[in-house]
Amino acid sequence: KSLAIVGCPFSGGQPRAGVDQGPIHLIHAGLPKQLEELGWKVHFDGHHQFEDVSAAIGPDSPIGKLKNPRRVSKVCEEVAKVVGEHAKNGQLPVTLGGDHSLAMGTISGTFEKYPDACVVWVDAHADINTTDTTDSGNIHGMPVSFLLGLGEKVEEFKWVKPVLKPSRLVYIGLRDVDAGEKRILKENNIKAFSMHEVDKYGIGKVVEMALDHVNPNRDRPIHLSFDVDALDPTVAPSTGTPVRGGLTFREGHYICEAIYETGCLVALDIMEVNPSLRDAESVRQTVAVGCSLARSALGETLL
Ligand SMILES: N[C@](CCCC[B-](O)(O)O)(CCN1CCC(O)CC1)C(=O)O
Ligand SMILES: [Mn+2]
Ligand SMILES: [Mn+2]
Ligand SMILES: [Mn+2]
Repeated sequence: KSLAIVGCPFSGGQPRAGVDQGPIHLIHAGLPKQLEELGWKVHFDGHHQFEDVSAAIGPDSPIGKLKNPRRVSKVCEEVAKVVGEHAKNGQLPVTLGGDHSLAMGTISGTFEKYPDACVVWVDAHADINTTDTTDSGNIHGMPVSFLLGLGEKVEEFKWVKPVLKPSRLVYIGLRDVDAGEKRILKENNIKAFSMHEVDKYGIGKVVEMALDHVNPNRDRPIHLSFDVDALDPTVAPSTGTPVRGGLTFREGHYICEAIYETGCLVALDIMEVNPSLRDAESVRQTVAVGCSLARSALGETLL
């Protein structure tokens, strides 16, 4: 079994400097070796991992409210190619962010090889704002709407195909959803297990219900997109949009372990680690959690 680490040093989907340094911190914490020790053949071609593919873009004035639109689009299109290529080569893409706008690219890439895949989106946020509903214009709050083909088309993003269907998407960990996003979730009948459901049913039942919804026979490829801000800020402090009342360390890891156990995982994103936020100990802790979530999703067990 082989995997490819795709480092994406990108911060254009949101305003806080530093999240582009997420990949290098996860790598320097030893993630590639840790994954090899789990028995994976690790493909990690440093060359295109850390050059900032968006550097070549000229001035990038807003389009409507959207910030850095050309940069985000270009980088995500590149990521889609790289992830799609690795998936086609039989290498499970492990994308390290970088902000969550990158998931526009990773999920597009996954669906090139696995058109019948489903997406488990672990996040405090729904990331489903459209050009109309976004209040911040930060595109890391929007990737899901593009992947579903919702809202007005934006010329710069015409490469994004509506590969994702509402019935193939499920959320775990939501607790900061904008009014417009709540409307979109309802209108599209999108299944979401917020922190309220996690409290009510426990994480074991929530993951079972989430998978029953998108993958009832456990025979569909799963793309797990994990935003570390799904975890409580005491667990993953160094992230751009922390929200109190999040998943415990164990709840986060349980999701990853349970998804690995299905044998259906085909792609993983570990997003929004920002090593320039908070003190050194918080950074170390957040990076360590990012690495351990990845290990759990890729076969590390407690016994
Ligand atoms: N929904 C937000 C946050 C997106 C977070 C993206 B991530 O990838 O980290 O999940 C928040 C919008 N708005 C910010 C100000 C608040 O007062 C109200 C919510 C947005 O900017 O669209
Ligand atoms: Mn490569
Ligand atoms: Mn997110
Ligand atoms: Mn988030």
